Amino acid sequence: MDTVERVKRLFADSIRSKQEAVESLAPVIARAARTIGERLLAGNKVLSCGNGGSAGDAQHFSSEMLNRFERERPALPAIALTTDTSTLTSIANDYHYHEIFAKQVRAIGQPGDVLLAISTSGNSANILRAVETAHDREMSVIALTGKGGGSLVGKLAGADTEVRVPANSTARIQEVHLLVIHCLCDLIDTQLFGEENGT
Ligand SMILES: O=C(CO)[C@@H](O)[C@H](O)[C@H](O)[C@H](O)COP(=O)(O)O
Ligand SMILES: [Zn+2]
Repeated sequence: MDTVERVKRLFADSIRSKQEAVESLAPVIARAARTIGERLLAGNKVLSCGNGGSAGDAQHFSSEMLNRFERERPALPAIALTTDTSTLTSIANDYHYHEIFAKQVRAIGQPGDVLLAISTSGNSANILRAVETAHDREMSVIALTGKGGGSLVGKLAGADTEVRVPANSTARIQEVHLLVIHCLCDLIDTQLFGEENGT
């Protein structure tokens, strides 16, 4: 297959993964956004974490909350746990890589806060530990997963929401996760600040 055909196939695969996800994910995304919106209105915040591309997704979400998404509105409280290399390297060096997010959740998380945990496999140990710690801190969890949800499924509690992309390719799951994040931002802005003119 030549490179142009290969690109076309990747586009087609990405479009298909979104089409295959929309019906099952739409109500779950709506529930997740409602949870985050309610917690923000109550004065809580969102902590986000993930590895690799999902670390980028965690930061993408927090920057759209802290700064803005598509409209002018007040800044919203969110912290990505993936950005402070001094903290990340010292926790990994002194304790274990598994603890890099959990230790931050324990320090910063307050009852009623939300953890946005992003893992395409649902099997990354540092994400599993972050979820356990969020529960210890009486936080709820929004989990973005794929591939059957992995071990994360067994860690979730009743107040949590799992947005599981029905796909097996890490890249395709990440592409849907980014759309999920933009849906969350749109729904949170609408819940907190109303419909925008013309939307
Ligand atoms: O972006 C990609 C692959 O598209 C990679 O960096 C990927 O995020 C890394 O391999 C992660 O460590 C995968 O972790 P997870 O999604 O299984 O929790
Ligand atoms: Zn990637």
